Amino acid sequence: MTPQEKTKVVLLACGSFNPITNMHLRMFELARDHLEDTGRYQVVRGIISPVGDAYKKKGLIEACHRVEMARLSTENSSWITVDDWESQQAEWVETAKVVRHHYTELILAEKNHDQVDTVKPVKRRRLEEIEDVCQSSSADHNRSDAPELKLLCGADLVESFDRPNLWKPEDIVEIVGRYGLVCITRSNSDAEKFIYQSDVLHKYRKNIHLVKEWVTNDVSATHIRRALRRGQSVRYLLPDCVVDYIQDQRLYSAESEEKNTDVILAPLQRYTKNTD
Ligand SMILES: Nc1ncnc2c1ncn2[C@@H]1O[C@H](COP(=O)(O)OP(=O)(O)OP(=O)(O)O)[C@@H](O)[C@H]1O
Ligand SMILES: NC(=O)c1ccc[n+]([C@@H]2O[C@H](COP(=O)(O)O)[C@@H](O)[C@H]2O)c1
Ligand SMILES: [Zn+2]
Repeated sequence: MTPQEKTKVVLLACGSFNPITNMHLRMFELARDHLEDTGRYQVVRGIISPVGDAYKKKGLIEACHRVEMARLSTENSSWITVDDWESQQAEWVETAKVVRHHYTELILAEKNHDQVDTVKPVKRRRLEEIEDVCQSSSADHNRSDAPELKLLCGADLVESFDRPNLWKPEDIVEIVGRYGLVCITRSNSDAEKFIYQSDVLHKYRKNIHLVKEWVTNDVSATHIRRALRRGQSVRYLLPDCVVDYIQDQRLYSAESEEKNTDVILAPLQRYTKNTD
């Protein structure tokens, strides 16, 4: 297959990134190697999209800090970028909507002959122009010259598809059936079994790329926040520039971990039926 014949892929990772860790960045490298090893894909760009404050997860610090840490840690990457559109929305945005938003941006960039494989964020579009593209994007999705957009995540995110009132079934169908998923294995998760046991994931299994991480790395943002609260070192678990930023801004304390303690996570609030 010549490089021109390969399908261009953009990877989108959604999450709290509270804070971003080396493993979040590794996910992109692992996914790119895996897709390009098939000989069918050329991964042209990675996008990190930190969730907005309205997600209301316990211990979630302000989006401006989470976005800035992600920006600092990708400064030296030639292909991974950070996008703050999701984090700037007043309400929490469903992941399917975030995927749709970025796909629309890619199609618009394509139409305007912008380079998708640059680290420069795509220019903000006029609302009407975006809505226009939304109407016609199902046809566009099959165009061979348009890049594909795939959601990049860890196995725990896929396993959360099963949690009552967390995901709308039609959103899962849209994300997996229409766009596709690249899932990195994670300790304590059995993604392969989960996909086998789920009728919808099994149906769209050809759109799911499961990437086995042999050098398992159990680092999590929860672990990092805990270590920081205890005054322990987190160096080498996240980029030095992020460690420095956390110190300079005095982020992550016992107090910040209490944020949203008595608040229900936004998707649960939105989807739990009121039985009163
Ligand atoms: N060690 C890891 N291995 C595989 N995937 C990971 C790992 N850490 C995070 N991810 C994935 O990165 C994405 C963003 O995750 P998130 O921001 O929740 O990070 P986290 O480290 O799990 O944080 P927290 O502990 O706060 O839940 C998710 O898709 C998650 O599955
Ligand atoms: N229904 C949905 O679209 C839905 C539900 C739960 C989490 N999510 C997203 O998954 C990510 C999960 O991040 P955390 O693992 O940090 O909670 C966030 O980006 C969040 O917006 C989406
Ligand atoms: Zn997590």
